Amino acid sequence: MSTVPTLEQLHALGPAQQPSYPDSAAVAAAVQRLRTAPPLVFAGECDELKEKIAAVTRGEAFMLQGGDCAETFDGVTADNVRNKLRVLLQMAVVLTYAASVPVVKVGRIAGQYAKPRSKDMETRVVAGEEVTLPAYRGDAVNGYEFTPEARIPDPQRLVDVYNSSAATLNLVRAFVTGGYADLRQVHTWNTDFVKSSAAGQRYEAVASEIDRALTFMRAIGADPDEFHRVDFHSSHEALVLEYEHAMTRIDSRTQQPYDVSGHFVWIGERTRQLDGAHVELLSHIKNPIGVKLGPTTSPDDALALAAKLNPQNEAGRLTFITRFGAGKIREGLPPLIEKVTAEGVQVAWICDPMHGNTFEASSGYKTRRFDDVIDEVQGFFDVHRALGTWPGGVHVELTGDDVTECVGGGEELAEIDLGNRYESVCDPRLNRVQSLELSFLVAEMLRKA
Ligand SMILES: O=C[C@H](O)[C@H](O)COP(=O)(O)O
Ligand SMILES: C=C(OP(=O)(O)O)C(=O)O
Ligand SMILES: [Mn+2]
Repeated sequence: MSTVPTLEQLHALGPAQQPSYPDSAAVAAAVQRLRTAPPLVFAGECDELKEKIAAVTRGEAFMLQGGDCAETFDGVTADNVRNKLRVLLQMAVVLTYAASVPVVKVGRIAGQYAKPRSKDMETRVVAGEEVTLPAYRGDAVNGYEFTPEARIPDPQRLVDVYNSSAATLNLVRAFVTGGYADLRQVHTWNTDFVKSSAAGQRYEAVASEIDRALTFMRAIGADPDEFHRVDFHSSHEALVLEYEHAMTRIDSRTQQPYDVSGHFVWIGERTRQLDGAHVELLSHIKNPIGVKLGPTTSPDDALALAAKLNPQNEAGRLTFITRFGAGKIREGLPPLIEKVTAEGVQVAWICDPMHGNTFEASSGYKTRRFDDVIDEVQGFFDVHRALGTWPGGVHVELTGDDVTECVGGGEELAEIDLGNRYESVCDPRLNRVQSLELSFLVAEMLRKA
């Protein structure tokens, strides 16, 4: 059995990006509460996802991972969760149908509440005065409101993360098994403002073709279970050690540790130090895991991470989520893939075309250009095609609503529009139309791959 280090041992490694809690007794109480809370996901479900990601690793499936940059407690409403699920289902249908490839569906959902930040402090001008406060680190840590009280890290929030994740996952499970994700609903997912967009109309055509195919299948007596429900999985960045450690449990079937806070957890670009606490903790759990790899990653870094995180070289265990930026991927990615492939390392390669393409608009909003996002995905496909390897998936920040956070796309959102409906508390997300557009463009790339 793999022995999970204690929280104290992890903290001794000097983990990056952790909250500085003022009250250690309150931290201990929250951790104790979490340790006795029921699992959010089952180890067996994590194993099933690992099998699916193994198919991605072998080039037989494509992974679609998406959701908010940062979920919020206020965002745990039926409408919000349904809208995110709906756009992911629409995207998955487009990808599956247009490219005839199985799509592994993973939400950045039901646990994505903690944020690493590039600066510890945030300065704003309030009533003509510059005010500096601790940065917002996600609802898991402190409040978004720009007041000294709200920005104090509160460990009770970790229990709130658990409860919010449980409520979200409960609804997601009901939606995906209870009829909402039935393929006969393909038309009903295409509602309101999206339906009238160019991407929505294109989607409508795909949906009609699927309808005809389903009618045909039923006519010949085929109506398999797969038409009526989908497999959908939760994921988040494993960032706050107190939370992830408290949610790590020994599976009664296998006597192995699993982090039961989500099916898939990943290590962020800022916490992937080889001898760091996050790599250490995740090296002990048996879930399928990911690591974000930015442009400073050397091929040897990638190999060392794979050796530590997947010593058995098991397909499906490890996903590298690259986030180079549109301008860097074509040069930066090939050396990584070449070395990892030459060493026979089993890994699924996924493209995060968001985090290397963030910039600040003149209005001060963080944003991304839709064209940069597409260009990075195109670069990812081009590199894999040139090397004969499989572009395994995309990892995107998106929402099911009509927000104005990323510029460009078919609706030609301009920087001046950003203030109309900018709702993200961290990074800019693709809105529903932009997400659907992305899925059509990726489906085309996938068809060619
Ligand atoms: O998703 C996360 C952000 O990219 C990360 O929190 C950094 O954002 P920041 O540069 O605004 O801190
Ligand atoms: C912080 C994130 O990404 P990265 O670690 O790649 O910067 C994120 O996925 O929201
Ligand atoms: Mn983000």
